[in-house]
Amino acid sequence: MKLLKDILYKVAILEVHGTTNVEVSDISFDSRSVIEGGVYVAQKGLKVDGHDFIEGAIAKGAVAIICEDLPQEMSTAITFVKVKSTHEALAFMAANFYDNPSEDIQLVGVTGTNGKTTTVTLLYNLFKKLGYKVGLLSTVVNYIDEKEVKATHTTPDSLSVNKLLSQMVAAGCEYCFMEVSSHAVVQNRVLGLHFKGGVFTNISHDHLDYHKTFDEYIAAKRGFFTQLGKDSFALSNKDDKRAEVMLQESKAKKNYYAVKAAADFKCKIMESNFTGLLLKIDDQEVWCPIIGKFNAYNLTAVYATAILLGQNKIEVLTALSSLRPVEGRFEYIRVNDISGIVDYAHTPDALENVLKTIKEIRTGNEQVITVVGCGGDRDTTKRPLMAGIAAELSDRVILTSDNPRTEDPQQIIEEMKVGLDPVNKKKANAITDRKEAIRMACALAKSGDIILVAGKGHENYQEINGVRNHFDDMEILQETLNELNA
Ligand SMILES: CC(=O)N[C@H]1[C@@H](OP(=O)(O)OP(=O)(O)OC[C@H]2O[C@@H](n3ccc(=O)[nH]c3=O)[C@H](O)[C@@H]2O)O[C@H](CO)[C@@H](O)[C@@H]1O[C@H](C)C(=O)N[C@@H](C)C(=O)N[C@H](CCC(=O)O)C(=O)O
Ligand SMILES: Nc1ncnc2c1ncn2[C@@H]1O[C@H](COP(=O)(O)OP(=O)(O)OP(=O)(O)O)[C@@H](O)[C@H]1O
Ligand SMILES: N[C@H](CCC[C@H](N)C(=O)O)C(=O)O
Ligand SMILES: [Mg+2]
Repeated sequence: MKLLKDILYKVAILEVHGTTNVEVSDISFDSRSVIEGGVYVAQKGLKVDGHDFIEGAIAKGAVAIICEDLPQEMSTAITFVKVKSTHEALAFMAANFYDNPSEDIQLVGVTGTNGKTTTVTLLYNLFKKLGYKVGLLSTVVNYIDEKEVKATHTTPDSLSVNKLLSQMVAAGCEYCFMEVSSHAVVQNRVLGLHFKGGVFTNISHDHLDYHKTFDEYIAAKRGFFTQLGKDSFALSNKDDKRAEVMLQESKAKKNYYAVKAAADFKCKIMESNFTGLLLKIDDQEVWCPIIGKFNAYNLTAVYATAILLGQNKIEVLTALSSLRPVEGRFEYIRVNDISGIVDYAHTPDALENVLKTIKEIRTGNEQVITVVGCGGDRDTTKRPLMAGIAAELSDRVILTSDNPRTEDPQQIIEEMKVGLDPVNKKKANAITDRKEAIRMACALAKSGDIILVAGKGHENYQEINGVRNHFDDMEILQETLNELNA
């Protein structure tokens, strides 16, 4: 048990009503999960205002309420603390409650529009191969050493992050690699954490539903590097236009990696094909069974991070050559001379990279057939862009549903179609049912052709109106190609 006054350390307090000398059993920012003796932190959200649930939290046994607006009537039996920001307060309280676990583990955060999951997962696997106990926080899954914990967000809320980090410390993990999303920076999910390093992959069009402008999105990502201290390193992709802007306000030691520009960590792509990449990193050739030129960036970022964390160059390069691809990222199968690729490309930039990669590494003039959709309740401006890119860089494109969530899938497809010029329109079909769309792509494919199913990668569900039904792109692709081959 901890005292409220101790977990409020570093919180910008405006007013206190009652005593902070009270023991607290738990912290919660959801009134529904408050337990007897717990503290409820009321947050103003995008959908509802947590202040409206203070009564409910008290009824469940809260002994203290942390809020931005004090209620009209305050029971004298419990403590009310008015703070400047409850999102900020939660982050500091969580760190204090779990004994600042980020101080006891080498924590590295990776941010950027694309490549975060790939980079942190490769780092997790690499450090395990180097003999360490490691933690992972990613879009796909969280790991406390070998123990799997379901991931609900790319970056969990500050309470969950600190809890997971404390479990990693208790399990003896020496390193943790985590994704830092732009939402997480804005919502203070990583505030107060001690990062040993921060990595920037790239920035392009995404999440403009949330951040409104591209400048605001850049500022959100930059905020992560501004948070890093003098004892940390920052590693940025020199080939990205925003490489330096990202680190502008950072006190961390700055390092750059690149494939094109001159940089501290330099990679040259010697060969790229459907079995992997032959790279020259720091003048050493290394073969990696991971497909796609964009992965040369991820692999170089992984290498540089390992070196900046003090690892041995040759040991790192050796381990790098035995890393497996990440689930749902350029996953490749071949059935009866037809190639199938499942990739999580759900942004215009990622889709363009994947399609360009496919065109670069195909051996002849095989047709590329792309199946793609866009998620509902997400950035609508990427819809026409993604359809345009898919059609421009494919021979045939089938527009379909992704996760429609609460939107009408047909309407999403209509918004995608706006991005097709008259030539591209001729290459496009629309089939709302994603399974049927994949089946049609398979039926159209002739020997040698390449089918790309983009947007859902590792996801094993399709979300329609709040219900997640089992859905697996690779399962359907494999099944259909096998059927046609039988
Ligand atoms: C847009 C967004 O980021 N929303 C996040 C935000 O929700 P919100 O502000 O809308 O919260 P709200 O529903 O209005 O509720 C306000 C407050 O009232 C509380 N409440 C609510 C109801 C109740 O009965 N009692 C109660 O106490 C809630 O717990 C909350 O504290 O705060 C919640 C709690 O931390 C998050 O779960 C939620 O993520 C939603 C589910 C989400 O979909 N987020 C996505 C967009 C996201 O975060 N994505 C990023 C990046 C993805 C990537 O590119 O990889 C990620 O990191 O995953
Ligand atoms: N370094 C990169 N540059 C450009 N595109 C990339 C890069 N790495 C991966 N991609 C593409 O982006 C897709 C998503 O990759 P990944 O899951 O690693 O990114 P992410 O940043 O974690 O995405 P999310 O924000 O959804 O969590 C991949 O399937 C691939 O198409
Ligand atoms: N982390 C991203 C993933 C998008 C994946 C795509 N399949 C979709 O559902 O839109 C998001 O939540 O915006
Ligand atoms: Mg991710």
